[in-house]
Amino acid sequence: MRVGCPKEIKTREYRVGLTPDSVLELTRAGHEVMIETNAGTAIDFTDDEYRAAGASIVDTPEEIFEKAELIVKVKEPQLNECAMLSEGQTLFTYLHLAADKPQAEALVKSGCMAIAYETVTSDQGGLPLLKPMSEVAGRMSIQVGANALQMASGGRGVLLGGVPGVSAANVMVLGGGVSGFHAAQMAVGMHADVTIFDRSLNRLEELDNHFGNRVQTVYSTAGAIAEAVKDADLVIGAVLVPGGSAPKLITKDMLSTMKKGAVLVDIAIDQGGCFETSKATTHDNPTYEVDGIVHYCVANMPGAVARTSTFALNNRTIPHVVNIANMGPKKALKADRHLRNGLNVADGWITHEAVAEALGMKMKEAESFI
Ligand SMILES: NC(=O)C1=CN([C@@H]2O[C@H](COP(=O)(O)OP(=O)(O)OC[C@H]3O[C@@H](n4cnc5c(N)ncnc54)[C@H](O)[C@@H]3O)[C@@H](O)[C@H]2O)C=CC1
Ligand SMILES: CC(=O)C(=O)O
Ligand SMILES: [Mg+2]
Repeated sequence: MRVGCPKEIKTREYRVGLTPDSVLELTRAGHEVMIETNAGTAIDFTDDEYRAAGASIVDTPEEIFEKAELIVKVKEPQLNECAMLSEGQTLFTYLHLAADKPQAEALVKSGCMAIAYETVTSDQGGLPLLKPMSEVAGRMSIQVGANALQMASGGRGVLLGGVPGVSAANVMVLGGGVSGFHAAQMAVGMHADVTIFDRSLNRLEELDNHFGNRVQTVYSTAGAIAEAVKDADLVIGAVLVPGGSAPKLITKDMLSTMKKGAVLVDIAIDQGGCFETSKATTHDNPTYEVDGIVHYCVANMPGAVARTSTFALNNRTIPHVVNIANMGPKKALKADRHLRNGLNVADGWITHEAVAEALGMKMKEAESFI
């Protein structure tokens, strides 16, 4: 199969859909791979490395969209990219269609098959192709939080681990799922005092078994959070109610009860944020202050560590990419119901129930296209 990977064009998006190692997996299986020139240059994947893995380097995205049967990307296609897609092509990338009707309509119009990373499932539960980015964001949340606690960032001048003779910082993690778990791991590693709040007692039990006495676990109620936030130096917002907007766990009124210069990091900002005073920020200007409390609310945290994120994403996506290339998209979708859950658009129709519902668009079952 002819597989193509264009350079990402979203602002400050430096990740790339295929690493040179992923290209090698495909070329060894007998597939032809086209990479747009400089697709990975920003994260030190040179065109020569891609050539060495067997790819051909092409000058323009137009050439890839014209010739490739399978297009592998990271971010949702921008409207000019949607316009280049056509019937008979398969797109494999993050789509996040529920919040983006113009893109959904453009993909429907193109006639392509679009498989969304974020709705592919697994036997183990959860969303395996979304997971690596939650891992990255969770781990990053502690380093950006530590930085925001420094004086120059407007923070209260507290070192997460303290030093012998001086107490460690008090870190609250709201939500102990994928990103919350990874945040707690980093905070524990830096010797902070860590408390994880969750509404799932099963999850709290797992966390308690894993961390032992290195973290406290607390059942998440409004009262417990209001009390604990008074002592917090750093609060990580890592909750998710699947399909819904994030619950506002820290209200504006509560900020006045907090210590001046404490820091809130809202990972859940892509679902609307879990602090009432959160508004999405960018890597160029990541923090702002409300009532003396520093807020960090970057909606695409993994983009800051694009090299790590690209490897983490490819580790999860490449088995599917190779299967789609080996079997053809229809057979691959037929053989794997988890990949089939990823199908969002086919042949001019929305094929995912939740997406259709969120957009108020008509749908046809994925099964009818394979
Ligand atoms: N800002 C960014 O760059 C990124 C943001 N995210 C976002 O981070 C959020 C979290 O994602 P994951 O960790 O993968 O989710 P997850 O589903 O693994 O974990 C969420 C946890 O929140 C818990 N929860 C739900 N309601 C709660 C409440 N009221 N109080 C306490 N806990 C509660 C759930 O029981 C669950 O354990 C999502 O919105 C995701 O889209 C993910 C990656 C990057
Ligand atoms: C999950 C997602 O959309 C991202 O990492 O950009
Ligand atoms: Mg190099």
